[in-house]
Amino acid sequence: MGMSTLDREGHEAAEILSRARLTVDPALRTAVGSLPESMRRIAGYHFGWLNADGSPAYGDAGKAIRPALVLAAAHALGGQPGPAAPAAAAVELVHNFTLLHDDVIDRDATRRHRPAAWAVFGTDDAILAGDALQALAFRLLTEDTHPAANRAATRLAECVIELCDGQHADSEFERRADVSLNECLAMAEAKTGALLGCACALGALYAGADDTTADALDAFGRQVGLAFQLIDDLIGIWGDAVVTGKPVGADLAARKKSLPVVAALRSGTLAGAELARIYVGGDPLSTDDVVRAAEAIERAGGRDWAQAQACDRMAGAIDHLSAVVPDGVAAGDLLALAELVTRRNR
Ligand SMILES: CC(C)=CCC/C(C)=C/CC/C(C)=C/COP(=O)(O)OP(=O)(O)O
Repeated sequence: MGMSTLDREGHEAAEILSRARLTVDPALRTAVGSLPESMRRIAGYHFGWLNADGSPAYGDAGKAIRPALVLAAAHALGGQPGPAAPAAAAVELVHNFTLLHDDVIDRDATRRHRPAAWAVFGTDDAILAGDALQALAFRLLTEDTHPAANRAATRLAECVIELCDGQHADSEFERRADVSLNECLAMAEAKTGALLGCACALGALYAGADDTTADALDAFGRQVGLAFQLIDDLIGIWGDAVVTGKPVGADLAARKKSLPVVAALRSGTLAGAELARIYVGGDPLSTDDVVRAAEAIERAGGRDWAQAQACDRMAGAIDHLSAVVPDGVAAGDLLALAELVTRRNR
């Protein structure tokens, strides 16, 4: 029996991701390898290259979606992957810096099927390792002789500031009962969309595109990023822990105001009111209450809303892209990655 279209697309996206991993890994390993032993140990553990005792490991370094977007955007605008590799590595370093810090902020003890770095090395050292990764990202760009490197560094810096603002809003929303859906969408765009947008913009710049074209690629990536966060929130509630490498239901247990949750709370339904009652209080939700909360979100329409929003964002993303990228095969990788985002289960 032949492969269905979806299987074929999934296969293609998996290949694009593994190609991106192969392209950025040497730059990542060289950068991390240049760190002093103290930081190298923690960063190496976080990337899955080392065990906690410093011995070699073959762990999960992540899906490489952001570097793949850098390379695919460069390709879509007529560039080659090689010259864009430092930009792809810089974006992946920033992503991993935010993961190290995010796990500390959220006290999430599991990351990529293993104890999070802070749970192994302590919060202070995990924060420092995150800082070191961010510094490596900017060093890669400032040492790069590509004509776009300077503008790329400026865009990445603006992006990091936006990520911080988004993460701040995320934490603030935990303490507020009146978060609107628009506030929540804006938070997700800043926390997650900004870096996917920046990845696409950097790819465009490294292909020699002007700032207007890079802005359009940024807008494309942001919409893909919003879809990515919507799906991330859905996986966090209804995903499979074995596949995601993170405990399912942790966001609900921590009473997080993820997008499906806010959609349900704001739905004006009885199920939404039931969820609001479950969400009152300070302690983590019990396992029973996590199950009840997930059911209430579903009955209130939060699950369907998030899925539909993710599809809408994908359509919006493609509109941004078709405004600047000529038709043809060059945009195929970008589209396959965007598709993957809405179909992923990890
Ligand atoms: C400044 C600061 C701390 C900001 C935090 C921003 C933050 C952590 C946003 C969450 C983004 C997200 C869904 C990451 C998972 O990416 P992924 O599934 O692609 O991860 P992978 O690399 O493991 O595949």
